[in-house]
Amino acid sequence: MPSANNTSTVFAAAGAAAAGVNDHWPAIVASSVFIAFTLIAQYFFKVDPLAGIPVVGQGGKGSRRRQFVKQGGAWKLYREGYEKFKDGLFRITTARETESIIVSPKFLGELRKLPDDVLSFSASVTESLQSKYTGVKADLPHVTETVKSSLTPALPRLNLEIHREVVDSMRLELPQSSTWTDINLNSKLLRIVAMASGRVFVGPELCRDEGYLDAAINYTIDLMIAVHVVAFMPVWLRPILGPIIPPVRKLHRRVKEADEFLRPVVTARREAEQLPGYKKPDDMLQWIMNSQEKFGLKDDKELALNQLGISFAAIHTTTMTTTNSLYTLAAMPEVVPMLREDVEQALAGSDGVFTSLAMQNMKKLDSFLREVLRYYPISTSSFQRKVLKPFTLSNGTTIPAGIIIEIPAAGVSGDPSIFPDPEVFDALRFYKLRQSKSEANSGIKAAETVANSQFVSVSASSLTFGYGKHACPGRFFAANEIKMIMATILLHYDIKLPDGVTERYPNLQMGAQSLPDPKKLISIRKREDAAA
Ligand code: HEM
Repeated sequence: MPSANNTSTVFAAAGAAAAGVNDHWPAIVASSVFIAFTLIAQYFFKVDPLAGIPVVGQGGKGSRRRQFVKQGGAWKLYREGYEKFKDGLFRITTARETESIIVSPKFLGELRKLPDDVLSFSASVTESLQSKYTGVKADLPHVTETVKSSLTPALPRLNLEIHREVVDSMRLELPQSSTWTDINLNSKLLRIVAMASGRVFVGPELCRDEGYLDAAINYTIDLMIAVHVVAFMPVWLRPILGPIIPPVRKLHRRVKEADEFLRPVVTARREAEQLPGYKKPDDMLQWIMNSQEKFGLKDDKELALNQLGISFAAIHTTTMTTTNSLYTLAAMPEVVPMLREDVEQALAGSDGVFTSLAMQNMKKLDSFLREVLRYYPISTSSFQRKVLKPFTLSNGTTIPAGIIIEIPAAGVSGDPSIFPDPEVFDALRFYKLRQSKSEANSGIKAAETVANSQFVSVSASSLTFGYGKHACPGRFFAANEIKMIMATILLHYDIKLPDGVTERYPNLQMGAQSLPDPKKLISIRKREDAAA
């Protein structure tokens, strides 16, 4: 409450101010008019920093956004942009608030050198996941570091365990009868991939636990639902409703549940550490526990968040790629004998054991899988980064802060000047490239061609796994897991399209993504001459 003294001071000050205004009102009016005019002029005459970059799509922003979100619309826009401006830049209005500039891959060399405070991977993911409202932390640098420094180097010693889990989970999930049975392949693969990945992510105690499997498979789906619901809200309503809508609250429950199933395992491991001769498990959960202090993860709840983060990055991406591959294989029975022989030959050199070398030697299978990535790109764009500070490209174009840049990955995959006859699915395209180039060239050039033509390749023409320092660190693990599943199918099962289906199932295009139709059936039977 103001005192009487204070009150009179306030009145005195107000009186003085009023007298001042009376004295100076012409000047005040003049400067107000000037400020208003400047603001209006700035609005109408301001130089749009993106003005020089052509726009793809018809009409204003709202209409272009509608073209983007309608079925197949985004793919059409990116294709049109690539055909017209493939060596330069073009603009697209996506479902996000921020405008996207699509940049030719020829600039990748210079883009990759820009630091994270100029071109940010995590700011782009944060925006895509609506993290402000969903509360999902997009930036989990210790997951990336652990995949790079612990998981990938561990693959040669873990392959045996992973393969065992692949075979066991396939026995559990797939029909074991020698008569043809129709199955929903995608849902089976989700569980197989979650179990085999779980063997490495959370260890043998949990990898077949239904609570873990539910989280590993469905957290991603719940997150995508929450992101979509938020994206459809008016921007002003998001801060008010975003954090409390049921799909977002479900995500919080998921974290709590993951914490509940992980904690007993974490506690048991900590207690066991006190016992003499205890050998720590060799899995992601343990590697992160070992580095908890270094990473500053004080609360064990962070372990749950990390597990959900890695499931998000790994399970659906690997499953979609395997489903794409098996839908293709089922529609191309003519390539089966050749791939089967490739797998048998590679395994003959390792007494049937799935060593890293044996999987590297499955070169025709690798080529088939690489062609699946090219022919069925899971996203029309790659290398999405948010621009935090303006920078200038070598062609003189300045890219302003606050927008997203992307590389047109699907345009590249379908470009006849890069891949001759791109409309043909050629299972041996990359195998032939590796063979012919390594015969024609020698030394560094041959090594480069071999490195650019593999499933795990990352280059200006291989963009499935991104590019630069944030390129997917999990691709080596994914490659091994997918090869193990494909090889096991080739050796121990027959697959085909169900009776009456004559063509490979078309993929579904949703926004910038393309996914194998998860509802489709595939016929499968156990091979009589093979014992898994
Ligand atoms: C076929 C399966 C997969 C595909 C297609 C895929 C694709 C991608 C892509 C496109 C990116 C962004 C790269 C960029 O923008 O430059 C990425 C990042 C990432 N991926 Fe994968 N991924 C797959 C499997 C996996 C697996 C199995 C793991 C874990 C074991 C994993 C862990 C990660 C992580 C941690 C990042 C973030 C990298 C960073 O923070 O720098 N991914 N992935």
